[in-house]
Amino acid sequence: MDFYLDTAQLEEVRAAAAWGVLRGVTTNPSHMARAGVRESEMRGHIQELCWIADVPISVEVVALDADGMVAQGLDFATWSPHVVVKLPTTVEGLKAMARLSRSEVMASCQGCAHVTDCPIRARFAQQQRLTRRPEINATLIFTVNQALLALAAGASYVSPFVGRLDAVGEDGVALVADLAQTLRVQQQPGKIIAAALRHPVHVTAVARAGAHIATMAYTILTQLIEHPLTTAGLEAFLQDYRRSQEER
Ligand SMILES: O=C[C@H](O)COP(=O)(O)O
Repeated sequence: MDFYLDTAQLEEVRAAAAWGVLRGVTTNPSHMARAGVRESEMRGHIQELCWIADVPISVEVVALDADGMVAQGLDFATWSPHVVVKLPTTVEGLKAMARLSRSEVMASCQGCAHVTDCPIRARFAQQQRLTRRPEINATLIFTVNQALLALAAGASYVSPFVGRLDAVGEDGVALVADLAQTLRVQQQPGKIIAAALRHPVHVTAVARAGAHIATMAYTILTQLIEHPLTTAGLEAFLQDYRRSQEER
């Protein structure tokens, strides 16, 4: 399972990228608002995230109608080859997914401060993939049927919101398991991004359930690596080592 960060905070992405385990970032309008990013600053902010992490970055539209979503998605997709367009799983969202997934865009990286000497852009050019079909992350998924429709419309990723289902008395991990099993039976390509995770137990549970990706807050990622016995064990090893050096 791949680990993604669910944030728009540059420092959190920088810290997680340094661990060597970060495979993607998911943002949404709430994350952008919390990071203090205005609409006019979005492109620069997303390009900075791409530069820091060199991984796929989901960027969510705010339009509610298909025409508006397509226009925003086409714009986002030109910001970097790493941009994945995030669309809500509604009727208008499905229409936009179908249109966007069949369109072609130039990933020009226009306006990026790092456009010269950028490894992402160089790699992309080397692969002679100067035009591409935008990848789509279908968000706000709460049922298997919503996910199947999004995949049929052309989404590459589907994002079930685990913690939000738990919060209303349903079982978010069971949805992930059901969805993973359904995709296996149907031999349906598409990746499950388990989202809205609330704690480390969710992360283990969605991995067992078959999620391809878990996206989480930076605080949850840090919780995954910490254990008091690891800290105490390391301290004991170092004490023994120092003592053995003093005895010589
Ligand atoms: O946009 C996707 C997020 O994973 C939603 O998470 P949230 O419920 O913590 O806002």
